[in-house]
Amino acid sequence: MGTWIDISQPLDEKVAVWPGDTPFTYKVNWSKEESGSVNVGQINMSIHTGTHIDAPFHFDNEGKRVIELDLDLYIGSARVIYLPNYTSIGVGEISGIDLKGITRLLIRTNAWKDRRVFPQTIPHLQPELAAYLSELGVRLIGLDLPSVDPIDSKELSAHHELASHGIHILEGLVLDDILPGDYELAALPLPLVEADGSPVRAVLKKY
Ligand SMILES: Nc1ccccc1C(=O)C[C@H](N)C(=O)O
Ligand SMILES: [Zn+2]
Ligand SMILES: [Zn+2]
Repeated sequence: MGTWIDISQPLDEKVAVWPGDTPFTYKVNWSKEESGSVNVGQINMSIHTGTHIDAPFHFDNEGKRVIELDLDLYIGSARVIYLPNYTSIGVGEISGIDLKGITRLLIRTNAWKDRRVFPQTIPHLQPELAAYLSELGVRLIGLDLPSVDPIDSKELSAHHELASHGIHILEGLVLDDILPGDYELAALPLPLVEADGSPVRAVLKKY
């Protein structure tokens, strides 16, 4: 086994934010000079910034909140596949790849070139991929993109189809240097009781 590779976006003011959503800020809210002992920081951000997971509550009022999600989704073996140059990814694009026994699937598209700028268009997942992947046993799908649906989508068909097939979503990965293959993944959400998603520190280790 190799060493852990960070596949998360750094969180600072330069991180790209969904258009119109809350900018990322960090500040020392109580300085060492003021408190007499410690610097105490404060962050303000949209949950859907950088590398994060979506809880079903993000797109379904009745859906699970972060605290209810199964931790096994976010730790364990994962297969990375490379699918560059597609405008959308469906069964046709993926069916040539052997995914037998895969629980966690990470798709490197390389389509989000400059991560400091929010992309105007991205390759999206075709909703019918959800049934196909769940049949294979996939329970987590991760991408190097800010969404699994088109940026301007209001229906969020891929989000809904994935959720209804028991597949959870990990977005905003950094897979630039990751070769296709099998890895150990850890991308745990924070124990946010009510939240619709969570930032994660996503890491991979080559088997
Ligand atoms: N942050 C937002 C602000 C406004 C509207 C949508 C969003 C999203 O993040 C939705 C997206 N489909 C997502 O992948 O989670
Ligand atoms: Zn999201
Ligand atoms: Zn999403």
